[in-house]
Amino acid sequence: MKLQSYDALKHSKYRLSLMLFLFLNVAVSLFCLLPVSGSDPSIRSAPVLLVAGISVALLALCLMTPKQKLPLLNPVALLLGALWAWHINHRYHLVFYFDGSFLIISLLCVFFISAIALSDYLIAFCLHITPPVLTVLLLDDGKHLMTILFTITLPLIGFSLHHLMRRRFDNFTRRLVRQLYEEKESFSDLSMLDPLTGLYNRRGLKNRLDSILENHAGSHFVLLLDIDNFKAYNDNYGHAMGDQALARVSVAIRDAVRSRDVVTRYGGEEFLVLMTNVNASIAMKLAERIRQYVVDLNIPHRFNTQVSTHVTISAGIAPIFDDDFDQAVSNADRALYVAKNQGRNTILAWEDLPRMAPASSELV
Ligand SMILES: Nc1nc2c(ncn2[C@@H]2O[C@H](COP(=O)(O)OP(=O)(O)OP(=O)(O)O)[C@@H](O)[C@H]2O)c(=O)[nH]1
Repeated sequence: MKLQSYDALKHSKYRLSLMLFLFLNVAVSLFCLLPVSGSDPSIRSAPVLLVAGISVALLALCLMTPKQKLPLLNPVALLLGALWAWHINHRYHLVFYFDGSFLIISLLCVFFISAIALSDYLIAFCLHITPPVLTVLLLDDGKHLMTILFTITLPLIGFSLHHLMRRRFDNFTRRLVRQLYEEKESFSDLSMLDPLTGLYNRRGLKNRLDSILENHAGSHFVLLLDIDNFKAYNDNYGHAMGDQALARVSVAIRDAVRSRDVVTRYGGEEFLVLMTNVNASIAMKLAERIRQYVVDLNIPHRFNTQVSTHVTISAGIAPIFDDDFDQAVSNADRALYVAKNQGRNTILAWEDLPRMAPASSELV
């Protein structure tokens, strides 16, 4: 799950809470509008009609325009709370009640709505219940103070604790989602890099290649490089020294090319450089610079017979035609094959090959 989808989830929860809150206000207000046996219909109070009307209108708005910005829960809660307070005050003065039961029942109705719909939104919860609570306390004039306080305090404490726990849980989930997402990103990055050299591996190259061929019209070149007589180096100096030589050659290649060129460890001791937006002569100059940088490393290699006393590389270079990368690699491989045959420590361009160059790409 991404952070955005977690936020979308929270938004949809907010939307559902708002709609449930409006629905409960409609239901309770309709209940209050029901004619009680023997009561005068004129006591149907205007605020209840307003609660029903506003709630139905907002509910319809939410249902009909799901993509629109939602009305804010807090102002809506305060408005409807104030209307409920008005209703309680209005009705209290119209009907004579012997005890405080009307006030308590009215409070419970308001708490019922808030408790069910606003349990995760403490501020909206408080804004909704505050006007009715203050009205009831004023109307009661202290006669049932303890009962009213008990009715108010218990749910308030409960909801405050629930809200605190919920917030902690939400923050924890958010942190967890972010952490998982970051780890996924870094694993994905790591899976594209070769651990020994830090260069791109084939997967990383494929990833870069797709975006390069998509976004950069222009001429691109493939340069395929191979360390000369590396088997002899390994056999005589040991595999660990071989690894060190590979890492140093990688750095030399990286240093020799431009930052926009993609350097890849293509195989064991084989490297591929994807040169972007470059012409043939600059591509050749960059390849020559790589060859020279590797020679300048001065890594002793007494078994690089007939070539040098140091580690050297050979390379083949070929342009990419019609975005056909595989064909360019195959052409560069043929040029590399010929370069090896011509004595190694050499760079050859595919275009300079005799047209009848051997098709086999097996290195000598
Ligand atoms: N140390 C080390 N050696 C490797 C690694 N990957 C491949 N090699 C070695 O690279 C050598 C490649 O040898 P060959 O393919 O015979 O080619 P070569 O000896 O370089 O000869 P030419 O390419 O013809 O110049 C093998 O001995 C592999 O074991 C690696 O990660 N570390």
